[in-house]
Amino acid sequence: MIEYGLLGKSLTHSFSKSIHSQIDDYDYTFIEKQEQDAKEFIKSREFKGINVTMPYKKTVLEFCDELSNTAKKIGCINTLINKNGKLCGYNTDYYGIIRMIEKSQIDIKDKKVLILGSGATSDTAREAAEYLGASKITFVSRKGNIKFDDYDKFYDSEIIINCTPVGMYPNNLKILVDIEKFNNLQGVCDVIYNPVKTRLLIEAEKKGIKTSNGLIMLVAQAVKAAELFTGKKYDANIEDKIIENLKKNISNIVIIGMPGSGKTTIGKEISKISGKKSVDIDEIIERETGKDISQIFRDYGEEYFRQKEKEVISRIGKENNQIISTGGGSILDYENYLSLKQNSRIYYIKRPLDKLAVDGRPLSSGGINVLEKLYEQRHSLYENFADFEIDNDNIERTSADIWREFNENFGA
Ligand SMILES: Nc1ncnc2c1ncn2[C@@H]1O[C@H](COP(=O)(O)OP(=O)(O)OP(=O)(O)O)[C@@H](O)[C@H]1O
Ligand SMILES: O=C(O)C1=C[C@@H](O)[C@@H](O)[C@H](O)C1
Ligand SMILES: [Mg+2]
Repeated sequence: MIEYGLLGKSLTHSFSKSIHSQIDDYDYTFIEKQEQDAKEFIKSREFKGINVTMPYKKTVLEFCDELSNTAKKIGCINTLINKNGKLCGYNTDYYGIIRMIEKSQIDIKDKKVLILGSGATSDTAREAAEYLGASKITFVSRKGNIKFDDYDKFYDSEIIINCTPVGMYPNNLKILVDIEKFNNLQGVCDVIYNPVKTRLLIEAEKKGIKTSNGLIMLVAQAVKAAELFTGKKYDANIEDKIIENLKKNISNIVIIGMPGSGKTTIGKEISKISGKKSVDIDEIIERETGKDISQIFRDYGEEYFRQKEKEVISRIGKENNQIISTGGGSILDYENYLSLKQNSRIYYIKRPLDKLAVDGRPLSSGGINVLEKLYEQRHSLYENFADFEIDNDNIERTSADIWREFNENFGA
């Protein structure tokens, strides 16, 4: 008999095991099953309580002996409790979505809300938006009445809630709408939690719009589910603690800066103090091409190098819990910004031009004048990319300061 767990078709992406282990001391198992086996498992009642995720949140309804009012109204469940053989269904995602909106201080009252998608989570978001007093709720989706192609009729929307998996790992950086077109936008929520920030959120944030990702929702629905599992009431700040822990663990530290300013050296040093894995974009390019950076520039030219750099940054930026040292020119491409920003806090390290290392660096050779020109072209790009700027006057001290700053801000 399983104590507690999560039932779904594919669970490799889920953080639920880690979250539940931080809430209380019970066994929480991943139960990955195809549809027929999932139904058999529920009929067997061989569990005390489970969460249910995609694509079974509606499938499970027919096996419930009782539904909470919210679950009944929304028409899907994510928590199933076995009360002496009787299966009772609840929807704690509803509570999670409300927490996500409230914690990000997005005010939905009397606002026009656009919900992307028409699955179980969209139904839950609709109920939450109604509860919070939205004046108008519109769904756009692939299958519903209003298709994505027609979303231009809703450019006056004030709040967007993405309930589709578009932009979720491994299809990072995909986006359904053009944020620029919405002139009255005040808040954007995305139920996706991997990456930490989807392109939708990065672009909204850049415009100064309030945003929230799906981590808050995920943790809040888990705490509510745990209360149903154990009958206990958990401390109000448990959500914040778990969110902080998760964010610190999954977030990367990205280091940008002029060629030869110490990015690789500092990346390796922070890796030592943090336990996060160190990766260096230039080293990966060298390994994969079998040539060093100056050979690549000489044999194939800068354009080839930039293309390869973009490809490596796109691949590495999707992953978690790393220290990523970049090459000095990574900031020349906006797509690199999106790839790096989605899971990371970005640090711009600065070092006086006359102290920059130049050996083996094709764009830095030619003396101080060349470096000055390069700096003129790039320094505002470094500043635009960066979440934090720091002088590198001492490798150990700079590394320790970056690690401290990262922890104070909980990562990405
Ligand atoms: N604060 C510092 N004091 C003294 N030497 C330093 C300092 N920071 C970096 N260095 C030295 O500068 C050299 C260049 O460092 P590193 O290779 O880490 O730079 P980088 O920014 O990764 O360069 P690139 O842009 O080519 O990738 C190394 O020899 C490193 O030891
Ligand atoms: O990805 C996950 O781990 C989950 C996602 C949501 O469906 C939740 O409703 C579920 O409880 C857990
Ligand atoms: Mg380097």
